[in-house]
Order: sequence, then C-alpha cells, then structure tokens
Amino acid sequence: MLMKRVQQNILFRVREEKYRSRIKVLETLAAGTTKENEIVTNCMENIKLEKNRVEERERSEEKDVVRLKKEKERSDAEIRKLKQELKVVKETHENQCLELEAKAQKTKVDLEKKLKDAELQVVDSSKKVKELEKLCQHKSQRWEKKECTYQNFIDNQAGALQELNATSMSIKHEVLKTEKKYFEDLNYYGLKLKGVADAAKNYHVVLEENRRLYNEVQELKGNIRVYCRIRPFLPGQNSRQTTIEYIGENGELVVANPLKQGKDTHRLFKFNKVFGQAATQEEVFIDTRPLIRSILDGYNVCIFAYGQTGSGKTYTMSGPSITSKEEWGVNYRALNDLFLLPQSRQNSVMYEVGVQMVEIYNEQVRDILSDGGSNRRYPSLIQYRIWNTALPNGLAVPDASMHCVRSTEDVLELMNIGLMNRTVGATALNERSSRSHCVLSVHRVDRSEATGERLKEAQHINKSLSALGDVIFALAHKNPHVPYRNSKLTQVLQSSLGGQAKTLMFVQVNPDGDSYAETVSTLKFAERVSGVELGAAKSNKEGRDVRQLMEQVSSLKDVIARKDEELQNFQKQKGTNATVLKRGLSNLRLEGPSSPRRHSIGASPNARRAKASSLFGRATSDVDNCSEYSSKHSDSGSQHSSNERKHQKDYHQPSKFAGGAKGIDFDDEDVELVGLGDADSEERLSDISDSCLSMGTETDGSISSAVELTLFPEAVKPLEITERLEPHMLSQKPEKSVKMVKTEQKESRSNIPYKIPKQTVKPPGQTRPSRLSVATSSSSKALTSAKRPTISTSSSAKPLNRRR
Ligand SMILES: Nc1ncnc2c1ncn2[C@@H]1O[C@H](COP(=O)(O)OP(=O)(O)OP(=O)(O)O)[C@@H](O)[C@H]1O
Repeated sequence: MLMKRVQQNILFRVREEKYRSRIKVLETLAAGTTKENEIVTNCMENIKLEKNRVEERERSEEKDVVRLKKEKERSDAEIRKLKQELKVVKETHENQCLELEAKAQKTKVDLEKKLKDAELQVVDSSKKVKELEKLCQHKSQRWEKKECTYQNFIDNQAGALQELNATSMSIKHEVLKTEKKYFEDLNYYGLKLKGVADAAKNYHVVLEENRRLYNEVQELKGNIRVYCRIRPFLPGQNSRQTTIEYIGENGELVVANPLKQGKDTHRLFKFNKVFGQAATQEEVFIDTRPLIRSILDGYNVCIFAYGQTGSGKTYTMSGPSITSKEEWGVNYRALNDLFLLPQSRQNSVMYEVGVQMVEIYNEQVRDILSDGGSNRRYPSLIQYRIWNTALPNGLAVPDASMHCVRSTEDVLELMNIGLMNRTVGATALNERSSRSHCVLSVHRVDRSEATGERLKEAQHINKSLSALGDVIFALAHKNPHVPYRNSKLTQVLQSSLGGQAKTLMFVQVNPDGDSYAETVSTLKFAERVSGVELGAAKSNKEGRDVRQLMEQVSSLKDVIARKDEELQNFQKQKGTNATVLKRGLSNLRLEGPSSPRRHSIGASPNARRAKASSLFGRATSDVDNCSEYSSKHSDSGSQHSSNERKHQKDYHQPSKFAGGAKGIDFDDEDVELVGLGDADSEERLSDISDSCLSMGTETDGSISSAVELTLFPEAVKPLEITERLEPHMLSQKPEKSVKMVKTEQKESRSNIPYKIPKQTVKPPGQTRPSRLSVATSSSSKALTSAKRPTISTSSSAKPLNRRR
C-alpha cells in the first residue's frame, strides 16, 4: 500500500511538471492572441482552478501522506513487533520441533524395542500355547481315565451304600434296644447310688460318733504326746559330726556319739513323731493342727518346747521372723487357726476370744497387760493370786486383765505390748530378765557364783522347774495328789497339764556332736514324759473315784468295739455295693473310693483294749483320736501300737519316781535325770545336770513364754441363754461386762475391749472350758546366757451361741 502511495506521489509530481510545461506553452500562445488570451485566460483560470483543486487535493494527499507515513511507522513498528514475535514463535516452534523430533526418536527407539519384545513374547507365547495344548491334551486324557475310574468307584459305592443302608437299619434297631436298656440300667444304678449315698451319710455319722468316743477316751487318759524336732546345722557348724544316726517314720530316733566308736554309743528313742532337719514349719504345724482343733471341741491344750539352749525352741514355737508367714512357728499358726476355724463354724457357733498375759518372776505373778496409763509401760507389781484349782472358765489368774481379741493380729499386738512392758520392767528392775535363769543344782549355783538376789532368782527358777517335773511325774503315776501348788507356773498351767488337757511337748535336738551328752539327757527326759499317762480326767469329774473312770473307759471301749463291728459291716456292705456299681457301669468307668480309710479305731478291739490298758499308753493313740490326724496315720496305727508297746516295755520300767526334792523315791533312771545318781563319769554328771537344768530352766526362762488359750463352754444363743442359764449366772455377767467397758474407755483401745466377761460359774450341762497353752521352754548350760522370766499369756475363747 505504501508503495502504491509512493508511486502515486511520483505520478502526481510528474503530472505537475507536465502541467507546468503546458502552462508555459499556453502563456506563450496567450501572448499571441488576446482571444486566445482570453481563452487562454479562461483556460488559465480553469487551470488555476484546476490547480487549486489539485493543490487542495495535493494537500489532502499530503495529509494522507502524513497520515500514511504515521500509519506506515505504526505498521513498521507492528511489523517489527510481529517480526520479533514471529522470530520468537519461530524459535519456539523450532525448539518444539527439536523436542518433538527427539521424542519421536526416543519413542521410535522404544517402540522398536517393544516391538522386538512383543515379537519375542509372541514367540514365547506361541511356544507356551503349544506346551499348554500338549498339557491339556495330556490332562484331558488323564481326566478321561479318572472319570472312568470314578465312574467305576461310584458304581461300587452305590452298591456298598445299598448294603450299608441295610446294615444301618439293623444297627438302628440295635441302638434303640441298647438305649432302652441303658435308661433302665441308669434308673437301677441311680437307685443303687442313692442307697450308697445314704449309707455314706450314715458312715459319716458313725465316724463322728467314733471320733467323739475316741475323744472321750482321750479325755479320760489325758496323755501327753511328744514330737521330737532336730534342728539343722547352723552355718559354721561341722555337719559331719552329727549325733543323729537314724530317723524312723514311726517316731524312732537313734542317736550316737560321733566322738566315740562302739555299739554302746547308740541309743534308740521313740516318740510320737520325729521331724528331721529338713522339716518345715508348715509340716510341723500340720501334725499339731488336730490339737488346735481339739480346743474348739472343748479340750484344754498345752503345747510347749523343751530342749537345750539353741536347739530351736523359739524357732519351733515362734519362728525366726514374725513378718514372714511361711516361717511362723506353732504359736502364731495356732492362733491363726484358732481364729480361722470359728469363721468356718460361724454358722453354728460364735466364739469370743480373750487374752491374758502374766509374768511369773521369782514366784510372783503380775499382769503385764494391766490397765491404767502408768501401768501400761511400768506394770504394777501388785501380785495376783492364783486360784488353787482352776476356775470353771479355765482361768487360773482371774484377777489379771482379760482382753477381747478377734484376730491373730490383735493377739500379736497385745503380745508386743506385754513384751514391751516386760522389757521396760526388766530394765527398771535391774535387768532381772537377763539374770533370771541360773542353775538347778548346788554345783551349778556354785559355778555360777550366784549370790544374794541372783541366787534367789536361781532358786525360784529351779523351784518352778522342779515343780513342773513333780507335776508331770505325779500325773504319770496317778498320784492322788498332784503338786500343782508348788510353783506359780504349775498353778497357772494346771488346767492345761492334767485331766482333760491334751499336752504336746516339742523336744528340740541340736544335732551337733558336741551336744551329744545334753541331747541324750534331753531325749531321755522327753521319752520318759512321752510314756507318761497324765492321769484320769479328775478335774472333769471331780470327786469321782478313779475306779469309776476306769470302768467308764472299759465301757467306752466296749462301745467303740461295737462301733468298730458296725463300721466293718458297713464297709463290707459298701464294698459289695461298690462292686455291683462298678460291674454295672464298667463302660462309664465310675470309680468310687475303694474303701474308707482305716481309722485308728479300725484296729481290733483287743489291740485297742491292750493299748488303752497299757500304763504307758503312748501319744500315738492320742493322736489317732483326732480324726484328721488319724486319717493320715491310721494305716500304720496298729503296727505302731505294737511297736510302741514293745518299745515301752524295753524302755519304761515302772518307777516310783514322783517328784524330785519332795522326798519321793526315785528309780535309777530318775535319779540319773535329776543329777543325783552315780557321778562316776564327769560327762555323765554334766549330762544329768544339764538335763536337770533343762528341765529346771524350763520355768525360768525355760518356759519363757506360754500362751494359753481357753475355750469357754459352748453356750446357747442369747435367747436360749435366758431360758437355760441360772439367774445367778445372768447377774454375774453384766457386772463383769461393766468392768470391761470401763477399762476399755480408759485404754482407748476401741477395737480391743479391755476385758471380757469372766464366767466364774459353769453353766449346767456344759463342758469344761478348753485351754491351749503354748510354751517355749529352754535349758541352758551357759550360766551367763540371758534368759527371760516366764511370760504366760492366757486367752479364753467363749462360744456365745450355737444354732440348733
Ligand atoms: N528348724 C530350724 N531351721 C532353721 N534354723 C533353725 C531351726 N531351729 C533353730 N534354728 C536356728 O537355730 C538358732 C537357735 O534357735 P532358737 O533361738 O530357736 O533356739 P532356742 O532353743 O530357743 O535357744 P535359747 O534356749 O537359747 O533361747 C537360731 O538361729 C535359729 O534360727
């Protein structure tokens, strides 16, 4: 367009030039003629007009040119811009083209590769297809074969099924017949079983009756039983020098002097049970438990340990540590049991247990749980009287405070308080506890150089110990007079030592060879005690003749014999039933107990009679009386008894010994025991002295702690009490109760009432209270060893009611 305009401009100029030359020509011509001039003028004017128009046109065209120039510049700018854009686009395009080409190249390579792969795959696939085709062909051939086989099999099965259907129909008939027979049998055996169950129920009744009768015999005999416990060697002791040669299962113990060779050094002893060095506290207690149960059945029980110093009395009775229940000794376990048992019987009986704790020192009795703030830590030295005969409630020191307890922890707490009082008292009283045990014999006193107060203490200790020996031997020989009153200790323990009481003595043995002499003396004494019959139940039937009791014993034995026969008959009957049952239910494999365990009462009546009539009826029979115990030991019961009798014959010659310094005759062995026999050998003398000391020290010290648990007679429910108790009894109770409440307020021991009502009169028709005495006795050879004065804890358990 621009070019066009430029060309137009050029054209206009050319025309301008042309017109100008014409004007000149025309002007020349004009000059020739006017007319012509005129014409020419006209022409001129026309031309001028024309010229003006041309100029106007030229101006407008110049304007156009300017405009066009501007447009051209704009166009040029646009062209440049467009060119630049074109260039950028072109570059971009070229780049894109390059990229695309590269991509195309790459894609081409990839595609070629893929194509190759695909071709390979196609080759593989075609191979596989061929293989599969082959396989399929093979399989189809196999399936065809199998089809044929299965077809044959199905044909066979169909045939068998038809046969089975026929068989099943016949079996079904059989099953229906058997089922019918089974239900008939089941009904039959159900009836039989009911019969057996009824018989078993009767068996328990008979068993209970037998147990009761045995306990009655035991009540009449009142034997002491003796368990021997061997202490293990302590660290540092030479375990090769042991005195223990043999421990038999039936309580035999053979000791020998490891320092001397020869036959004579062997000595055989026999007790109710011997616990070896490995026996645990639990095992020891398991054999003690029946006695604890007896307490709740109404028996007084006394348990104490006896042995030389360091032989394990404290270990057996209390245990090494109160914190570990596994190591608890007999007394804590007994307490625990005593509180647990009532719980299991709480549906029928309610028990109330009270505790007393008194100290016997220098033949003075004092209450170390006495009330009153100042007496708590420094107990009053008021002397309490001991009743000549134990009261019907079993209390020997009725004025001592009684504390109601509900658990072992309560008792332990009280024991701690008592111990604290005793300890403080001891300190306040010139360390008397540490000097409280000395020697029994004059020699010992000399050797200890005891004088003044100490001599007095030793004499008191010896007095107590002698008195205990006197009591035991008096009971052994059924003396009409038992010297309980010779010492405070025997007075306090009176109701636990004779008559109705069951007594258990742990004789503790130190197996160390060096202690052989002491061990033998200790065992001799213990064996003598174990052969002791503690006399008839005089306290229970006071005023009756001993002969009457013997008559009762023999009549009871007859009753037992009859019961035995009944039991045997019943066992036979039960055996027959069991056989029938077993035969009938053989498919069900129903196995009942083959026969009830032979209770010791199962021994032949003659054997039992012989046993009961033996002067030295040993504790085995006592132990057998406890049903729990007997179930454990009954199997060996008869054998044991005969062995026992033989042994007793060998070892227990009748003796006239009835009480040491009381002027009663001694036989040789007794004399030997108290150290008055031949002193031809120093060692022997020492043994004897120690033995005596052991015995003697028991009381000091020796029975350093005694826990007595008394069971008050079982009472009826409160409602029934008003019907049954005498008015004087009812009037006494509240009086005591008031005392209890008062002291409780004083003591501010809300959970442990300070005193429980003391029954001073025995309700009619009720049995005597029972009492458990747990005592630790010790003997000492070392005169300087610290011994404690006697601590005696009495507690009473009173069943409040019994459901009917
Ligand atoms: N059965 C036992 N098992 C393990 N150790 C025992 C056993 N019996 C006793 N002992 C240990 O023997 C040592 C002495 O025992 P323990 O204090 O009971 O004798 P003890 O007869 O009470 O002495 P003492 O008469 O001097 O008071 C203690 O260390 C005790 O732990």
